Amino acid sequence: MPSVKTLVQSRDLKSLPSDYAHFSNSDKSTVAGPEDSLPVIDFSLLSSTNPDERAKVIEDLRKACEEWGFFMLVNHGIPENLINGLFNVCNEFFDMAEEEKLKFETTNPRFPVMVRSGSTTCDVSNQKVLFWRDYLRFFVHPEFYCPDKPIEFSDLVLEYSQRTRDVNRKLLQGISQSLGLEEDYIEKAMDLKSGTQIFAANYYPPCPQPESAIGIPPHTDHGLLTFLIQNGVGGLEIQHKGKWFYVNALPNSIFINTGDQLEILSNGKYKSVWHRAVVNNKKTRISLVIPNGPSPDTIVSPAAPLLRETPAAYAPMNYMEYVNVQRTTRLNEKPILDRLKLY
Ligand SMILES: O=C(O)CCC(=O)C(=O)O
Ligand SMILES: [Fe+2]
Repeated sequence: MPSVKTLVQSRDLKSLPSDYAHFSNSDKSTVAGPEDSLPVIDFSLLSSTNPDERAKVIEDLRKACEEWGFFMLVNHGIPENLINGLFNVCNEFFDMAEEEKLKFETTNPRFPVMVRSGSTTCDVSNQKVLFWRDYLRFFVHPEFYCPDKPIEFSDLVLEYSQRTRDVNRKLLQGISQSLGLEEDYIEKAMDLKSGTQIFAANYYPPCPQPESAIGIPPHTDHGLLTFLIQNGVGGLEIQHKGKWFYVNALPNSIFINTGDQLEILSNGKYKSVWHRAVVNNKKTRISLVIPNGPSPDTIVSPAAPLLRETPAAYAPMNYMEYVNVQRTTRLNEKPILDRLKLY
């Protein structure tokens, strides 16, 4: 199947090919107003030696996870030139000849490096619908993979993955404390030393009828925390209190959202957030996404110390099994997370 990029370049597209016309994408989004301002977390405060500052940022994390499942991280210390380098190299990757990229094309999710375009799914009436995006995805931890071209790719991704893993560990320490758990509870219970980390690049070319297409339909992420940066072009929307919010990035911020394993571990206190990617008719959007999860073999269950007064709300499940079931679940089927709910 040609990539969406090729489709856009090869024809003077005036209207959306019917395969890409999505089911009711009509529920419009809102831009968050002052009464619903998006949570911002200052990462540097997590290293503060001032106990009041630390207590405040932990309380901010609790509120962000409990009320939104989403926040913008500022002062995270990841250099801007590393981030710019990553966007450049990803652009170069998507600019490579179709045959080069096709070397990585596979539908096997266990394949360590995978390129796909217009991923297929099913809508409620069982029609195939394609997403308006090309993507590249590979595992970077516990084992590191990366396409061998462009040549700078692997150094940049290696550095970014190490740095985001450090930030992820520190955030999860704060989140542990915000749940009333020991600071290192989550990293131990989720075996973060061998934690799963994926690098994904989503490439959304300009779309002739953006309101009828979808970049990625509504979903929750399977892991603990997902990190997302974008090339200055918006498109991420998150669900909050039943409404869709289009999120505008603060300069040099990273979007962080909570995933299903954090919902299970927190026994439902921190729900994984529903989100989607919309497309536009002007500019190519690239989002670089790092989902961080437990180690592949971890059996994830609600944290024991949280079950003193409340019964477990989720059945335990092996993380990789969870990922595989989620990947093969159709849009019109009950999500795997719901199937694990005990009441
Ligand atoms: O590109 C985006 O804004 C959303 C990407 C996303 O949700 C994902 O890759 O899981
Ligand atoms: Fe996602």
